[in-house]
Amino acid sequence: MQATVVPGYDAPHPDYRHRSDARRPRTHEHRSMLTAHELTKRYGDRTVVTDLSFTVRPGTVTGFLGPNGAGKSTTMRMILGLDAPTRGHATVGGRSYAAHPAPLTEVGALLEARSVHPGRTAYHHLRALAHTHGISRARVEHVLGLTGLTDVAHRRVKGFSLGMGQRLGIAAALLGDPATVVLDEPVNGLDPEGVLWIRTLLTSLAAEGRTVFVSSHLMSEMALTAEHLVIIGRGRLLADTTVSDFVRDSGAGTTKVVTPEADTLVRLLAAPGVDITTDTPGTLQVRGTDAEHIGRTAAAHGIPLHELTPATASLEEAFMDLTRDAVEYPATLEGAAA
Ligand SMILES: Nc1ncnc2c1ncn2[C@@H]1O[C@H](COP(=O)(O)OP(=O)(O)OP(=O)(O)O)[C@@H](O)[C@H]1O
Repeated sequence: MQATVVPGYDAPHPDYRHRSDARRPRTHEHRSMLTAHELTKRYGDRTVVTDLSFTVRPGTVTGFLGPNGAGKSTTMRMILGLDAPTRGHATVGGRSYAAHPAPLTEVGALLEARSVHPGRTAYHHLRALAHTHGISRARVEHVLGLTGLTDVAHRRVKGFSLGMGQRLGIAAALLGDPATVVLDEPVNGLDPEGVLWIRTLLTSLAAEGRTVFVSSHLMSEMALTAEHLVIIGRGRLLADTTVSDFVRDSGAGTTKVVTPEADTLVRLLAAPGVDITTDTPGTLQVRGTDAEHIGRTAAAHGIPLHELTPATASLEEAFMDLTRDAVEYPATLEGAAA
C-alpha cells in the first residue's frame, strides 16, 4: 500500500525503541497522530462502518465509545491493517500501519484475546515476540514489571485467569515501546484493582506523549480514564468531543450535597456559572462546580457534609440517550420475556 507522508514527518530515530519510558519530546508528537478518513466497511450487503472520520492526538487518552456491535473492533482492525476498508483509509503518524517498517515499535495493539500458545510461559511468549522484532530481553522484563506479571512470568499461560491474560496482551502491546497504543476493551476480565491499574497505566502512557486510543462500551469507565471521546453508533460518528464538554452539554455535572448547614454553603458557593437548587431541606443539587471544590469550601468553613455525590449515573444516561437509536439489540421487556 502507498504510504501517505504528512509534512514534517521524519523517520524514527534509530535509538527510538530503546528509549523506554523517557517522556517523549513534544516536538515529535505529530509522529503518532492517528487518523481515520471516511472509513467504511461492508460485509455482504451490510455496512457496519460508514464514512467514519476522526483524529486521535498524542498526549491524551482518547476513549472510543459505542454500544455492543457499533463497529469499534472493526474500526480498530481497519486502523491496524487487519481488515481492508471497503472505502476510506486510516493512518498512524502519517502512514498506513502496513507502511511502517517496524510496526510493533510504532503501534502497540491489544485486540480480542490473542492466540498465545497455552503451554508457553508469559516470559517465553514475550521473549519469542521480542526475538522476532529485535527487541531486548531487558525490555521483556520491563513490560512484565509494568503489567504486574513478574511473579507469574514463568507460569504457563494455560493457568492464567482472564485478567492475567489481559495483562499479558497489554505487555505484548507495549513490548516495542510504541508511540501509539490501540487497546480494544482492555478492562474486560480485570478485577477492580486491575481496572484502577489500567486507568493509571493509560494516563501515564499519554503523559509520556503517546497516542492512546482505547475502546469501551461503558461511559462510566471512559469518563474516569479518557480526556477525549469518539462516540459511534451503528458504525457512524455520533460525537467527537472532550469528556468535560460531554459532561457539560449532558447536564451530568451535578453534585448532590447533603448538609445541615445548607444555607451557609449556598452562600459560600455562590459564583458566576454556579447553579444550586434544592427540593428537600438540607439537600442541594449543585451545577457549575465540582465535588472537590464543594468539599474544600465546606472543610475550610467547618461545614459538615453528610453526602457529596457527583452524578456519574446521569453521564451513563446521557451516553445511552445519544446511542439509543444505534443499539443493535436494545434491552426491551419483550426481549427479556423471550
Ligand atoms: N467478519 C464479519 N462478518 C460479518 N459481520 C461482521 C464481521 N465482523 C463484525 N461484523 C458485524 O459488524 C458489526 C460491528 O461489529 P464490531 O465487533 O466491530 O462492533 P463493536 O462495537 O466492537 O462491538 P463489541 O463491543 O460487541 O465488540 C456487528 O454487527 C458484527 O456482527
